[in-house]
Amino acid sequence: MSEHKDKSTTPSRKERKLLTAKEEKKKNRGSGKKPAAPKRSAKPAGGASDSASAGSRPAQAPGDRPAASGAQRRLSAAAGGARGARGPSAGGSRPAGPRSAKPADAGERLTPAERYEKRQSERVAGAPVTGSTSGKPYAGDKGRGPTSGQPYAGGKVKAARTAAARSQVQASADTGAQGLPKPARPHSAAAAPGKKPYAGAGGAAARPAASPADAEQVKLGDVIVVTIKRIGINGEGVGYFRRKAVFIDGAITNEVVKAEVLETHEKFLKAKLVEVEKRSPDRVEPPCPVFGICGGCQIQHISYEGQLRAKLEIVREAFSRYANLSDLKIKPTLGMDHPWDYRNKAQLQVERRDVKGSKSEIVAGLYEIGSHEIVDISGCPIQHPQVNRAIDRVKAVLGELNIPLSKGDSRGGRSDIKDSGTRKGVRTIVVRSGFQSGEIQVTLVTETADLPRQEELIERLRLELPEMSGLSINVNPLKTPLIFGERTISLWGSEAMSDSLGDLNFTLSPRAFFQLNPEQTIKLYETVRAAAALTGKETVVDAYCGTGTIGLWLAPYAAEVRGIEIIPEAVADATRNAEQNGRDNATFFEGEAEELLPRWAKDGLRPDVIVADPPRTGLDRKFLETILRAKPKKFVYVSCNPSTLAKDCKVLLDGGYEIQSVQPVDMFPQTSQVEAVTVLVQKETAK
Ligand SMILES: C[S@@+](CC[C@H](N)C(=O)[O-])C[C@H]1O[C@@H](n2cnc3c(N)ncnc32)[C@H](O)[C@@H]1O
Repeated sequence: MSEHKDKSTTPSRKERKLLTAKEEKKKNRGSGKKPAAPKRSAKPAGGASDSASAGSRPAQAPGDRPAASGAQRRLSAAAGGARGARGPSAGGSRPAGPRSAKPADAGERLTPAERYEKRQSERVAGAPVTGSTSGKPYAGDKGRGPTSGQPYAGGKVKAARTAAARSQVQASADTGAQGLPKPARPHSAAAAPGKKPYAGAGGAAARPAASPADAEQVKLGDVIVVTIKRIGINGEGVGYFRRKAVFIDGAITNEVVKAEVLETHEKFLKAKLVEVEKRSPDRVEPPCPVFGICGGCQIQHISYEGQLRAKLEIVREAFSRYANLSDLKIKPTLGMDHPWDYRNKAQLQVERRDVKGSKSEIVAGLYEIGSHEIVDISGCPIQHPQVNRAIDRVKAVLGELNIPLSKGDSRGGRSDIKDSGTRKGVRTIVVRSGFQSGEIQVTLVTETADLPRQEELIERLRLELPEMSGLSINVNPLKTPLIFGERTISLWGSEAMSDSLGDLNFTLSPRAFFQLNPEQTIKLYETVRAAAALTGKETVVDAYCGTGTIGLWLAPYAAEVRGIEIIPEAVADATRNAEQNGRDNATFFEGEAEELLPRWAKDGLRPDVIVADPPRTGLDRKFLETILRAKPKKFVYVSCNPSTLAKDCKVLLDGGYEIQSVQPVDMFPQTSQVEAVTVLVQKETAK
């Protein structure tokens, strides 16, 4: 049962202070924006509801791309190996900027594939290996910053770009190298003009494998044979050479592979896949033409069944490593029937690019791994088609109206491209789609509030994108990895869009978090509900509540729900969402979970159940200590980072809790990310 609900537990005025729509409107009036049009009513699903949604994109570790010759790259890209280890990102948002230092070749006019190849050959030629050469332990498990990722790939990638990627697949098919997938569809020979058939990965595959007696004797460039034991948290194959861990992108559990050593560290080696000697039955051809270039999806080369098994193993490994629980029972990962087209949101960097002999064009995409160059991901196969279409329309309108962008041609294009590269310009296009409502929310992130030609922009976008329910500018003057700045100005339509999950309707401001994969979100929340096993008498805290979605899902089964969220607009949305769904036992508070929960506990609140769904960084120590002091009967931990999950659980296990169940849920198919719902209860003896 829950505790005292005396006045001292009532939130302070400051806590209650929400940035209401009214206040926001007032602020915006000052900035000269038009008042928002009346909110549209939700439309029927319109066929979009069968696809799911979202996933965060992993952050890339700087300079961690494997080295190899062009031929090696072709081979390994086809085998899914041309990617560096990447850490995941937080909250489903991909950082606005590249996470690695600008490479020396960034100014050259090369395609991503060419530039990648160049870097590879430089490394093989003995160029210093970038990235972690400090001998520090493998950083991939450390829960890197935010990321939202969208891999790419559909039909519209620029021909030259896709040709390069396709040629990788073609080259691998030409080699007959054992174990590599045959292309599922024919690749035109013209796609790779002048490319010779694969000739042994620059000699690496043909070279005899090195077999030094000791892992310490392994040198850069050595080719070693490794049996892959598991998939790592960044989607890489993990094996051992003379008992030293080896991380090999593109290798799959139980495969025996030849790999060329790229980095040697005290505790691990990084190596590049050059040949699969024994192939996994889970190996498939990655369908996306920019797989291995854009970096959004890490495990497209693994069958979906294989991905679900790999994700379970990632969770198991984390608990074993960080919580000393090697025989923890983990339920099979809950997957999707159609693990594509699922993301409901895209956040794409945008630039105006010079096209030889013609007008400039607008490119929107993700930063190529290890570079400042944007990879065009139009047609991305994990984005919902409605999102892809909306991005295309927005690009077309920006181009047609010659709206300035904050970035010129990242490949060092013409300086005479009008209006390119200005602070007044658009930096990022954010499109969110309501799978049930059919609405599209468009937000343009700019560095200053004075984006020119706003009236024309509104008019053209309304015409081109009739399903657009609201258009906003978000002003972010800072060069940080975060996409959004703190100020959002509504230019037209609703300040917040609506969508629904099950029978709940939600209002979503541009900056507010909403799960990216709606189909899987319902499974996730149902898992939480079943785990909480509420009887109607409990006080529940929904920490890190976003727009209140989990709390509102649980509210009909609880006596009281209190949500905590740091983003003011999300708290305002959550409050509105409680009202519009008639959940009058749910209240939402603005603040940091690690500040508010201890304060409430100090004031006497004793929640029966605490649910926490933090960003990838996991739970703050103060929050964990408060759980141990407040002693809820149940703690339901929804986590998108198995490493921080296991580390946080260890603190609770040491403090008198035990794990009742762990249910991985695949929110982000084709990526190495995995969500898990872990239920902790007080040990009998600790009660
Ligand atoms: C992974 S999202 C989960 C949101 C929500 N539970 C859902 O399912 O949509 C994490 C949320 O935590 C919020 N957040 C981040 N740091 C926080 C903190 N220190 N205290 C409270 N909320 C925080 C973010 O703004 C985001 O809305």
